[in-house]
Amino acid sequence: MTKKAFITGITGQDGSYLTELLLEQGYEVHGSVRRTSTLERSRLAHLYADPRIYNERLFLHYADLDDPTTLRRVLGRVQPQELYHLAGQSHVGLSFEIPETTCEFTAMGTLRLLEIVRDLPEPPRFFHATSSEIFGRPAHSPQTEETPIAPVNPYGCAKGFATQMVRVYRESHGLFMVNGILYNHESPRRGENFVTRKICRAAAAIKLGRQKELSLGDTSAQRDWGHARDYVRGMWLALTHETAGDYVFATGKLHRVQDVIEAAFAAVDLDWQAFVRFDPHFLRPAEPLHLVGDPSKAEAQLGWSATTSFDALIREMTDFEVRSLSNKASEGSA
Ligand SMILES: C[C@H]1O[C@H](OP(=O)(O)OP(=O)(O)OC[C@H]2O[C@@H](n3cnc4c(=O)[nH]c(N)nc43)[C@H](O)[C@@H]2O)[C@@H](O)[C@@H](O)C1=O
Repeated sequence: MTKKAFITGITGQDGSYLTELLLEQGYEVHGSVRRTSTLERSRLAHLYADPRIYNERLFLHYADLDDPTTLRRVLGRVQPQELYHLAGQSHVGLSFEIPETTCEFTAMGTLRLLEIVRDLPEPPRFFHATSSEIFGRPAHSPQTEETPIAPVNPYGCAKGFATQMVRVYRESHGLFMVNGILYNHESPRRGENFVTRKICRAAAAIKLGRQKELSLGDTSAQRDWGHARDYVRGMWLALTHETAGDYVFATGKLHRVQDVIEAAFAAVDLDWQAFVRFDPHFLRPAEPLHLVGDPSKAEAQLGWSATTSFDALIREMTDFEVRSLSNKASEGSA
């Protein structure tokens, strides 16, 4: 029998890579999408275009985390064996501006979904995409699945609540529930207001004469950056493992925002110093410290590892931007 998976946040970076992986593995894939005035589904466009896939093995449903009635109905109808919960307000800086929206979707939205799963006649296995941001100012580095939750921003608080709730539902209701504690993971499909994509895109645009300079906040900030494709493989490995638990998915290596700048500008043969400006608008009221993960448990139990180096990641992202901006220019002149 064909396995069915359901993905919240299917139109995002991780949702699109996960959809590809699950289709390759023979799944029927369902996802929830929000109604918006403009269709933001570009990351799935290549799958839409294939008549053997769209509405044959890939199905989209209008439903959202603030509408549990619809979610309940859709999940009851689809009856997936696996549910990957990736949706939520995921921008940390923005979470200081819209803390209520962030908690409504990221914290309460997750709880609503857990309640629906608990009531389903055959509850699916549940994967929650949580975040290194739950650790904020961590007691130790690198962090593990046992590191105490200590967030420093509204997004981290919302994720911390949802992470702990997933543990409660696993332990108290005996449901198969996994927290994937995901460190920063990037790709050419990353949203444009996250720092890696912003920098790689700017380096390419400056090279092509489309942009004059790049304004950034704290370039000394450090993160553990990996490739999104590796992290969605971890999600699937965790949910198909014989037992449920929490897993850190990380590279174990820290880099500075400054390292991203230098790698991206080097990839287009430009001297970054001529173009990068500081703008206090992009500073955050608080920065987490030393968020670097120890993926030993995922490596030992799931056979998972991060396969893409930092330099290869930034090179792939910058090359992609050069190609796509050049294609747009030639389309415009055709
Ligand atoms: C694991 C975690 O990963 C992501 O959250 P994030 O780490 O906040 O990602 P980011 O790319 O927005 O910032 C990285 C760093 O870069 C600094 N930075 C400097 N200048 C700019 C700047 O101009 N823009 C941005 N966005 N950041 C800047 C900024 O202050 C921060 O220190 C999300 O996926 C989140 O959902 C998640 O779970």
